[in-house]
Amino acid sequence: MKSKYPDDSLTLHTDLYQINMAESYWADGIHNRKSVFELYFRKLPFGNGFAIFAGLERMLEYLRDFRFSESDLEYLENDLGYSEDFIGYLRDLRFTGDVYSMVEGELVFGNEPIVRIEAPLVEAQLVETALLNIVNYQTLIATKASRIKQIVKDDVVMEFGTRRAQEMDAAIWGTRAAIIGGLESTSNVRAGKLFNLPVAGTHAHSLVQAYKNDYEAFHAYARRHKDCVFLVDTYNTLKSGVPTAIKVAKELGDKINFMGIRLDSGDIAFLSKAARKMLDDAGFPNAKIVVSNDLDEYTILNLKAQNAMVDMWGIGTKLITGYDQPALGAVYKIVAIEKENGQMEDTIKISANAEKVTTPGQKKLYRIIDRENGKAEGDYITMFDEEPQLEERIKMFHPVHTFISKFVTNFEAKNLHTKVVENGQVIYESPSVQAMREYATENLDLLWDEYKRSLNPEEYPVDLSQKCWDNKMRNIQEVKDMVEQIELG
Ligand SMILES: Nc1ncnc2c1ncn2[C@@H]1O[C@H](COP(=O)(O)OP(=O)(O)OP(=O)(O)O)[C@@H](O)[C@H]1O
Ligand SMILES: O=P(O)(O)OC[C@H]1O[C@H](OP(=O)(O)OP(=O)(O)O)[C@H](O)[C@@H]1O
Ligand SMILES: O=C(O)c1cccnc1
Repeated sequence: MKSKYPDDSLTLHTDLYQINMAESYWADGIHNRKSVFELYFRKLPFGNGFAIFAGLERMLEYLRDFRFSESDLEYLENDLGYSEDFIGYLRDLRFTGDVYSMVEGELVFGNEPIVRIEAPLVEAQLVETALLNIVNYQTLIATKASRIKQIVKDDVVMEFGTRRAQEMDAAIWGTRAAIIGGLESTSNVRAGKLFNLPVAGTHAHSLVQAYKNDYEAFHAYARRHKDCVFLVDTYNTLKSGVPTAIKVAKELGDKINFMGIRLDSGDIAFLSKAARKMLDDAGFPNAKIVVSNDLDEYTILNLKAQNAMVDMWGIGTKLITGYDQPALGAVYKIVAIEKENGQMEDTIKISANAEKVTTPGQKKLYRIIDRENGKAEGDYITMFDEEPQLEERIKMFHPVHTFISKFVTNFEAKNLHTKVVENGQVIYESPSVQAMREYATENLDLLWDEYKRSLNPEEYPVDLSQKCWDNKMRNIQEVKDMVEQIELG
């Protein structure tokens, strides 16, 4: 049954517990305490050595439009039973905080803050779920796309996944992320319209089936379309599809731009080599071979090892669904909160697993780049008042295995956070998706090949400054002392 309420805002795109916590903060009068939250993931997806951040533009739209609609409020009051007072409070609630974020296309690694939110507690709390939802999916898909692009190198990759995506939103935002990650085009026309993405495509088996044979179908397509890529595997690739594509291309000559053929089944290595020879022998050395069929970086690598003669790859299911790792696992943690006296105080979450202990305090994030070779030495998390770019030499050490350390000199410290929202106003204008894609591609030059290989890459250093580490240790000790006091009664 259709809801009695219109779907007119994204503000309830949150978990119930956020609203329950918001109510407690409000009832206790601590809702406007300034708080600092960080959004980050711990483990890189797909066993990759880096991730590509995507999701900022949608996050900004969401924060800009953050407000409970009248129908949201009616639902909360009438169906979920929140009090009239609290509903009255929510009615005027807007996002008024500051946001610092990486830009889309930035290289990102585990345990470093991608986004920092500084906002009244209630606001920072209520936006958690949506921000995670956006960043987790888009960053995952941008990373998968980049991983695929690392394998295909200069071959063209088209995103074909809409039909297999987890619903419409995922297709739209996923394909945008895939372009940021390095793909050349998408078959999704709405995404093309919304984000000004290059759209591309061939035709389906249904065209050939509808016309009953390859010849009629290819001619029918060519009558209305100058650029032609014929799908050749409907009946028999080498006996019918490829020879017919060649025949039609010869018959039509300059009337069409015979761009090539698409293979969508069978042994791609064998068929692509055979088709390449047929096309070359027929005088079409520039005709491209496009392939699709459940491809991912592993199959592509294997096909390349078999010297498959492929120029363009169409990738659907395994990219858009994040097939081999369907979730990124980014989290959103509070790292500081204003005390009653107005001073900021660190907060920490302890875990038996050292890697899961949060790093408290208001912090900054730098990429340390060697001025001599232009390569990234690692990322460096500092306390808010540190300026590593003014230092001559910094010590970088592993945040858990601290004996792994190095001194770095002659470096550039690039601040990875841009202020994108100030007092609730979006002050950042997103560049075009194409520009984000170029930025992501350029960024990869910062990395040594060891971090970019698809199998067992080296771990890129994400280190804490000494001050940040000391602060974390002090916070851990304070919690230990507190627990000890409780134990002692
Ligand atoms: N030479 C090859 N080496 C490794 N994998 C290949 C090779 N050729 C094709 N593949 C991959 O093997 C899988 C074969 O899929 P499948 O078993 O569905 O066969 P198919 O030929 O596609 O049949 P269908 O007509 O049902 O699509 C696909 O993921 C495809 O990308
Ligand atoms: O294999 P993917 O990576 O997911 O790429 C998308 C797939 O979608 C189409 O197949 P589908 O069977 O849906 O349609 P068709 O009848 O045109 O082959 C296309 O031919 C690809 O095989
Ligand atoms: O254009 C294509 O060839 C295409 C588009 C979507 C899915 N599969 C193929």
